[in-house]
Amino acid sequence: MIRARGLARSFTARGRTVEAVKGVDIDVAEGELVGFLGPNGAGKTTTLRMLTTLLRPTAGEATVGGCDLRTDPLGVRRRIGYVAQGGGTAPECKVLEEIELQGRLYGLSKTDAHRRGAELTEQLDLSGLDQRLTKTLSGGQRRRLDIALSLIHDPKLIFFDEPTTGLDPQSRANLWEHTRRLRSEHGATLFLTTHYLDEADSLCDRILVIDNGEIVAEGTPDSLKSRVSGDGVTVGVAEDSVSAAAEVAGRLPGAHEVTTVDGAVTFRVPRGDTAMPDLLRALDAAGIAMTSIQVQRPTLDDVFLTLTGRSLRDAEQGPPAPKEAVHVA
Ligand SMILES: Nc1ncnc2c1ncn2[C@@H]1O[C@H](COP(=O)(O)OP(=O)(O)OP(=O)(O)O)[C@@H](O)[C@H]1O
Repeated sequence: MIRARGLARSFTARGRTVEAVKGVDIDVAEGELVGFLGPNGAGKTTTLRMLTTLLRPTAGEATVGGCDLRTDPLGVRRRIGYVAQGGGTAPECKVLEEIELQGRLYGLSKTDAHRRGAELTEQLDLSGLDQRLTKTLSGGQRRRLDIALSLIHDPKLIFFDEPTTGLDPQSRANLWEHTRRLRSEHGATLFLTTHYLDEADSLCDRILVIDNGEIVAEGTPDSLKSRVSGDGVTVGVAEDSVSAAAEVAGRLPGAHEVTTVDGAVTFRVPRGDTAMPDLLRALDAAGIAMTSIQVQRPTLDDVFLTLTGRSLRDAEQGPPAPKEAVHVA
């Protein structure tokens, strides 16, 4: 469904060039639900805008839905749905009107646009809201309307840019369910960007991790997590026993990455559960009283940390680089 090779895009603003995307290769097969995960400013939206023909690549090539991005952008547009980050609904328009208008823009007759509007409002749980002004919808409802608009021409490949940003946990879970259904009930292929680790983990079959305009890892959530060497263990002890506890932990078979933080020792071992009895015995023998213990399976954040030396959460804290619109294709 998607095949991109060396896709790159740079922006030049006031004599300064930003290489937003530095030559990425992307393959997405029919029926896959693929996540594009990375911190703010990593290059996710720029990649998505190139794949959806909204931005001309500075280098590289791609076919999307079987059509060449450069030579047949119209073919690409006919075959894809795109749910942009900010959405695109007119505030003073009614829900059903908005969907029907979209249908007319895609060349449907008035009757077909009406029929399709009714289908989509039902599919996306918007039926009772079809006469409401879009500005009165909640964040989750507006997101579902954005999805309805992107589905008007029944595309088999759908791009989502940060589908659940700004939504409360319940609306996020609801949107994940709708996203899954697009695949299970309509056979759609989905490509979504996200900076939420849990979203990528629970929703996607496969994840591409992007950082600084480059894909740094790719695989199923489980295969990515298996790259992190072992489980994380955090042992709480009294302040004055921290360094002694760190020595004890460091002597466990396979223990590595031993660090100390206020009143706790953290380290990794190949299997947290089997290391526990040894650790408890060794602490006891050294006369160290333990106040708490936690074992954590690797998370996607650990994967990002292993790959880039930064936590995705920390990477999120920094302000994104300013966006200055220049030389947009
Ligand atoms: N029109 C533009 N002009 C100049 N720089 C831009 C432009 N669009 C994006 N950039 C820069 O390109 C880089 C990648 O931005 P992009 O929006 O693709 O990141 P992102 O991963 O989607 O981030 P976010 O999660 O915040 O949307 C950033 O440094 C950004 O400031």
